[in-house]
Amino acid sequence: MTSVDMNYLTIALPKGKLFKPATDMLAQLGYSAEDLSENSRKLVITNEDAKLRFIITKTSDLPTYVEYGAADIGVIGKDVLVEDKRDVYELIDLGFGFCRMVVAVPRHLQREKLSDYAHMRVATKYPVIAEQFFRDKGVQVEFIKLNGSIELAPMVGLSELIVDLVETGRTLKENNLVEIASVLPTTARLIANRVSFKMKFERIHQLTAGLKQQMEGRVVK
Ligand SMILES: Nc1ncnc2c1ncn2[C@@H]1O[C@H](COP(=O)(O)OP(=O)(O)OP(=O)(O)O)[C@@H](O)[C@H]1O
Ligand SMILES: O=P(O)(O)OC[C@H]1O[C@H](OP(=O)(O)OP(=O)(O)O)[C@H](O)[C@@H]1O
Repeated sequence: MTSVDMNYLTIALPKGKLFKPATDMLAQLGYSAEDLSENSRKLVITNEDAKLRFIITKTSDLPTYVEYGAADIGVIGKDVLVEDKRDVYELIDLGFGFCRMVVAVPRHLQREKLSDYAHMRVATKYPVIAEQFFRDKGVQVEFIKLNGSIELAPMVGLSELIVDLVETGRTLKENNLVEIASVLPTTARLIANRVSFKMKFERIHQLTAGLKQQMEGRVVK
């Protein structure tokens, strides 16, 4: 376990879709730093005056940094938290990054009920969540782990089904896929390292209180 540095509050932010809304929300409360932008290639950004440090991680790795205490807190999608099952505290739902995890299939393969898909292949970036879903439904399928562009798999015969995130529905539509079941709704969450949460309670509490008030429409500086 990495030791907790009491001098700084270290915030982990994921590259990608959650970066901008997360930094915007934090900046409104004064949690920002020079060079903290989507265009920067810096991975550790420090604000000495505010005793703040930001670290920029790959999305799927973020809970690992928080679990080991390399970051005190972090912003990450619920989907990643459920998939990765890291030992961290989930503090608040930040109310952005909303999308849904669904099961989808090419229109021409659509069947009446989920059990009609037994023994077919499911491509997904989320094998843990997908397995749990099909196990709960009592439908035996085979899983193929992919890392992106999941919608491609059924179009080229790699799998019949996919489990993936949907936001606007545009990717499903443009690839002739239809949603057949809903797996999990997801939004961005604030998470904390268990030791940091106790040792830096005041700082973390101040931030979470500010974020909650911001979400209620009352910005506190
Ligand atoms: N349209 C969307 N598609 C996927 N994820 C979304 C979408 N909208 C919001 N999210 C949320 O944003 C998170 C990050 O998504 P993003 O696509 O940036 O990362 P990623 O593709 O998992 O990362 P990487 O590109 O490093 O593999 C997701 O885990 C999810 O919680
Ligand atoms: O419903 P929509 O608004 O079309 O968004 C959903 C798409 O966005 C995500 O992909 P992303 O852009 O993150 O690329 P990836 O598949 O390579 O992860 C997700 O995996 C879907 O493919």
